[in-house]
Amino acid sequence: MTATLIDGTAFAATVREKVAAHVARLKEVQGVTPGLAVVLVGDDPASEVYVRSKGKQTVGVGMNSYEHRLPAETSETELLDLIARLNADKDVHGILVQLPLPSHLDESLVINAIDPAKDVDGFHISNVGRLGTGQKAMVPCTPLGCLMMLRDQLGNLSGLNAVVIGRSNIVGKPMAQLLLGDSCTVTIAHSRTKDLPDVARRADILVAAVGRPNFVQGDWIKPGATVIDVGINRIPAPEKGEGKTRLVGDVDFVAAREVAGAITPVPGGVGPMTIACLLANTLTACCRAHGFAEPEGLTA
Ligand SMILES: Nc1nc(=O)c2c([nH]1)NC[C@@H]1CN(c3ccc(C(=O)N[C@@H](CCC(=O)O)C(=O)O)cc3)C=[N+]21
Repeated sequence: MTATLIDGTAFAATVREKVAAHVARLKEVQGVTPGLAVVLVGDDPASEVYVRSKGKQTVGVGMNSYEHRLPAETSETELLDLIARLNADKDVHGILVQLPLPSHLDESLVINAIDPAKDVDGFHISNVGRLGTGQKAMVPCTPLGCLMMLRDQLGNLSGLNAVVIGRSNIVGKPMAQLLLGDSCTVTIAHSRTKDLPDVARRADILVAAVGRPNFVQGDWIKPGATVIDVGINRIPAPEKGEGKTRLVGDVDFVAAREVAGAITPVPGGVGPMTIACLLANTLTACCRAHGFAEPEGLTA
């Protein structure tokens, strides 16, 4: 059996359509336009690409996009001043500080300076705590996108065995919380997990977020399982020509698709959903700020 492909690019387009329709209504009925501020410190070329793509998609769904590009040598005080201004700005409903920050800046300090209501990444300590205690939170975009794809694919997740490989604050831990929220039996596995292939083989839902190319092998997968590949790894691709590269996930896709029931590809899986969920979160933040009804199907 060959697995169903979960088309993240197509799914992200439907999420953006929902967001755009809701934004159009907000503008017409309430006279409010959601706004997203993206802050990029330094000039990492990969970050440049994401920030440009986010800006374009933000405008594409009818929202306002505010980009702040600061030099790599920006001081912590300068960055905190900008965040304070964005926190106070009524036209800004979402704030994203692109990570990683240059090493002289304290990431937790900076993230926790964002107004939690505007923290569309869901990285603020208050949102982390809210998610963990089942209170209304801003939910990190990548896990939210994964949850949307899983619900779409499987319907009800209740009682399923979910194994998350990876324990990062931005993917593994919040993903586990969301799966628990949907009543899965959740295991968080990682590099020190004993008998990892056996643990993975118990999963009805397997989420791979380890950041190692082709780490998860085909024989780690339970036949029929749903596999979500969060990895985005750039590896050399000499077959495309000298010095060329290609993107691969954390899962050996060719082997896994022969075993899994459904699987996300890389590229075209989780990545596009991450940006779509950023737009969804910005809309949600705007609705909450104004006391408007929240968009349906776009939150956890
Ligand atoms: N505060 C913060 N929040 C983030 O959400 C955040 C961040 N910092 N720093 C960088 C990472 C990376 N990230 C991606 C988003 C979309 C794709 C994406 O759409 N990828 C395409 C491929 C793009 C390509 O071809 O390079 C895909 O998977 O199909 C990838 C990576 C968000 N990040």
